[in-house]
Amino acid sequence: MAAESKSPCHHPSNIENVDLQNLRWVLQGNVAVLTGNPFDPVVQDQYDKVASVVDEDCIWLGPGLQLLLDHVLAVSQEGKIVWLAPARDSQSVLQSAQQLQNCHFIRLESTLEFLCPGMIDLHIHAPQFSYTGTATDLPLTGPDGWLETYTFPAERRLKNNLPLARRVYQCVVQTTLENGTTTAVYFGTLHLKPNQILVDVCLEYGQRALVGKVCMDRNAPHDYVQTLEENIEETRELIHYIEHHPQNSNPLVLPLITPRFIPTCSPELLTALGDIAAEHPNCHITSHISESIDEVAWSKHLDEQDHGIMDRTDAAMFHSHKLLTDRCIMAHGVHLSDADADILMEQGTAVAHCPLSNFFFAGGVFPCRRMMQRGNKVGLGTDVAGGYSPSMLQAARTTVVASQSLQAMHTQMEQQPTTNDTTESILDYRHAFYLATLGGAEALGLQHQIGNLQVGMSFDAFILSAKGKSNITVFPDFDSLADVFQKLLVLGDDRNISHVFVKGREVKRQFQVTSCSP
Ligand SMILES: Nc1nc2[nH]cnc2c(=O)[nH]1
Ligand SMILES: [Zn+2]
Repeated sequence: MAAESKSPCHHPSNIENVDLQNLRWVLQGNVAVLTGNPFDPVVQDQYDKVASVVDEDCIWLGPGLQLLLDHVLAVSQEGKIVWLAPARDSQSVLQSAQQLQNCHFIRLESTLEFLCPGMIDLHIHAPQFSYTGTATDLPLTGPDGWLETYTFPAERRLKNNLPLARRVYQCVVQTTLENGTTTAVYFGTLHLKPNQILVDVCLEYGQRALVGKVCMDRNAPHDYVQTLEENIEETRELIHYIEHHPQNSNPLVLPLITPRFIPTCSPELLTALGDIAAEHPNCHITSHISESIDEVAWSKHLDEQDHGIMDRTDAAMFHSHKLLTDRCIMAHGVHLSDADADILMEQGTAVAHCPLSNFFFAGGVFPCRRMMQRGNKVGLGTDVAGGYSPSMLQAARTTVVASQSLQAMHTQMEQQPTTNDTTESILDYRHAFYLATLGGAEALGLQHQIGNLQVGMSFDAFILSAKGKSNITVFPDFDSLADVFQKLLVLGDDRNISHVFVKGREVKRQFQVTSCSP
């Protein structure tokens, strides 16, 4: 028997396919789900057709985003979503939940809580968590810049202090989990051992992650640099460590090839990393691309010295080393040209938009909406510690602020906005929610597994709640459900994230540590 719906709000669940004796979680309440990229014409067309149809089971918030009302979602012991349907069609699932000993039932408050897909941080530097909230005063590069002054010393000191590495990594993993980040793309440090600890901590705490050994063989301090051979060997060793880790058989942690950025990698190192990527076609790649005015100029200067080539962009250089693939996520991209964006699109490479750190380093604003509209893959990153906040809700709302400031810049310069209707060039909280969830999953090529709540996907999720003490005040006499959801996304913080799940495991409220003392 299938639970039929009047509108294509959700795929019907088939009860015959559900093993009712094998449930781990059953949740009842409102569920935020995505139907796709809000700029996909098919998704927009679907919205135009069905959004105005009266349906007691769902509210459309915009193209690609809907709230399923009073639904039941069930999760198997293995952590997969096996059922999602209106509560009135879910009696047998609800009964099983009551009868089973090791199945937990959670009833969400119908006017104040929402089950949401877990958020995906496409760009975060785990070792930099130790100084996040400081170091907001310097430009990125240069002898007295941010990297030399703050970053390299903070990363280097983990090499000979593995207990400190463990402590920093426990704190970053715990903090991001508490903020609803169920998947993180982590830059580690140069050296193998601390990176292995980061992998161990992600597995222990249950965060889905991609972990990369940062590669640098030039333009780095003499005591925080490796030879070409060391970079290659330790990259291979970390991939092997992740792929053969005894606790990682159905992998939660994936490997990552990680040239830091063009200026710190010789052409030989980039070639060798491209070769490793070709040997491991499933392995993801990440780096920084066209991030700031000074970085872009430095990359070009080095390329002229290395190859005598004038005016080649970061994208063209990465591409020449076979480092742009459909498993690649490039951070920032503020200064990408249209031709660069075309190369990324052709290769299936995604951009991790890091709006907060861009305000500090980039000297420009990433044209996020334009990139999405032209069909480039985009998701969001916190870029801790260039971005001071580890919260993906913060990254989402800064996306909106960045979009507004780009629009304001156009107006101030009396340029034509990108379309005739000025509001059309702005991203709002709904676009940002897509970018923080499904957009990130699509960027990683993992959209069939994570980034949404659908039968067959992994239960990576969080409960967004306006129940406790927080910055959010709900006025029940006039706030609609859509208003409450928007307040939570625009004003919410970790107090509004009551539960977090990764692969069906509850990962919030498990650890009591709130300070990072030894
Ligand atoms: N934001 C940022 N940009 C970089 N470019 C090279 N390294 C870094 C880094 O650690 N952070
Ligand atoms: Zn970064």
